[in-house]
Amino acid sequence: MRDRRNALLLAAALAGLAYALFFASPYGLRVLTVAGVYALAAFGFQILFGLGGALSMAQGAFFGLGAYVTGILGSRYGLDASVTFPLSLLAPLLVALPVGLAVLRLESHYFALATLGVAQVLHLLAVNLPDLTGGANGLPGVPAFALFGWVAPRGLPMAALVWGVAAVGGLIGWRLARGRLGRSLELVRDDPLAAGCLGLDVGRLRLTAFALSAVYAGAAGALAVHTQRVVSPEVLEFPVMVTILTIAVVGGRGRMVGAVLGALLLIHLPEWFRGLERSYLIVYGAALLLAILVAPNGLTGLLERLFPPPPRALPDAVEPPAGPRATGEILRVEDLSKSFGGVRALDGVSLSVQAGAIVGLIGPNGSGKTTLINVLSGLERPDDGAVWIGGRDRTGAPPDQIARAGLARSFQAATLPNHASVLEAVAAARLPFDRSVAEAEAHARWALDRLGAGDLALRPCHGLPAALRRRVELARALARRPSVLLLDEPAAGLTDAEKADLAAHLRRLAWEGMALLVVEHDMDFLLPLVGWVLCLDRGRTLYAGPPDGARRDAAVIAAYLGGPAVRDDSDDEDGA
Ligand SMILES: Nc1ncnc2c1ncn2[C@@H]1O[C@H](COP(=O)(O)OP(=O)(O)OP(=O)(O)O)[C@@H](O)[C@H]1O
Repeated sequence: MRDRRNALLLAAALAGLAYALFFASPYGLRVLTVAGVYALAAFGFQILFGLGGALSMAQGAFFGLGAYVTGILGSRYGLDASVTFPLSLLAPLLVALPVGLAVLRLESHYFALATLGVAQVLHLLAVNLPDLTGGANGLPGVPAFALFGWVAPRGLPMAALVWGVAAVGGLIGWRLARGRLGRSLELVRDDPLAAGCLGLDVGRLRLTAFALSAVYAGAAGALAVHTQRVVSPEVLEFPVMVTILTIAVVGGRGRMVGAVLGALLLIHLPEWFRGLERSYLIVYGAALLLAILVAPNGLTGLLERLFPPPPRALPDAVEPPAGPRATGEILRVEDLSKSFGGVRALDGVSLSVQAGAIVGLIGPNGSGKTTLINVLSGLERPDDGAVWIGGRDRTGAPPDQIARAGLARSFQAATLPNHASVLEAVAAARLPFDRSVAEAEAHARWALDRLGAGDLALRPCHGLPAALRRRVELARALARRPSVLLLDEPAAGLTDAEKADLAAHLRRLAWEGMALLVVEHDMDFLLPLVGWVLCLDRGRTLYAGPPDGARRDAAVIAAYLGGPAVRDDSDDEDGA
């Protein structure tokens, strides 16, 4: 047994089995069956909301749709589960795909409202198409679950069937959550911009999660109808959605075990308090509040706090495959312009960066440096001009395509996922390229070792000092073996020794053939490091040339350097 937590969960599962086999009344078995149905619906919601962070209000609607498909085909046409069950999964999927394409780009609260609209539309259809759905009264007489002649009557057979399907669904969800999909979704949830810049196709990932959640909900809805033997608009109403959401939060966001624990607790709680009659809802609400206060990270979070998992072993470092060795011009920017309303952030900027070169990008605050980096990395679309990476025109391409074309970037404020370990944060950068999380982590270990940060691997990103955060960000970029690396103020907040260390690492990367574009205000750090400087002022090129020239250029001094602020031996000769 790997740890005490797993032993506890296994003991609880065996106790549940013994309860179902020997002690549960027929009514108790029915409640247990409903808990299994909700656990199944919550698995999908854990993937979409728990891991992907998308607060969908359509999970209840997909549950209801699955229920209606089984209810209509079973009660009206007498079809068995070999037809009704797959169709109950397919129908929500077919609705989720176009809806997801339309609404997944919306910001979180608009997304929640839009998905709530799906539930409203389906509810209206269920009530207003009585010939098909039975209208407000619904359809009674839904048959028991039957498959090729085998029938699962209510009681132990139905409970076993539901929990069997839930076990398979939970196992699939657990594998997905621990694999590349789960890790990628967490990255999308924590920072979609950074996820895109690491090469993840954010839109496709969200759509996959939305589609999966719909399939889980459809399966749960179908089994719910076989349990209740009746389908009515109630299955499309808000309480179903709220129950699924509460199960996910109380159980522990993103955790399949959490969905099971949450469903068992939330579905049984009203039964335990039923004797309290009128004060039942007050006690139920208070119990929920207490659960959230005692276990803010859900029941699984509480279990982890009480029984911390044993420290994990570090993977062996494996060097990631390098791209074709780049030579010549890696990055070319032609006449780039970008305006925000009336502000001309970039105005006809051109630039060329060769393999093995380090170019400095300087300029006063608001001169357009970050905008240039954002346009190069695909976060902003230019109004005019062109961006060539590795000899191909990538103007206006989305961030994930640009990342996969070999461009990596860092952000001014290092964007590391706080809940993850350093190894996991760096491995995230390999997810679009590697076949498994294990492979990504082995490559991440290599990148950390190369920057002398291997001993940080198991530390949480949360609470890392600024210098170490920047080191981890650099490891993230390096793990992908990019041909061009854009760094936005990498020396901010570092001590002199840390800056010297960073400069040495950057020189080595350039020496190996990487092209680097470095935005930095610290001239003592930047100018000795770079071979070429581009100075912007109000979006225009003020100076482009060697660093020594920048120190002497009257326009650069006037707009940015401001006289003797920069130490330079040649200052005396030139009187600059
Ligand atoms: N998303 C945006 N919407 C509106 N204006 C913007 C946006 N992004 C940048 N700007 C404006 O564009 C101009 C250039 O900003 P940018 O952040 O690129 O400058 P910067 O040189 O990186 O500044 P700093 O050194 O302070 O980071 C500024 O006037 C800024 O206010």
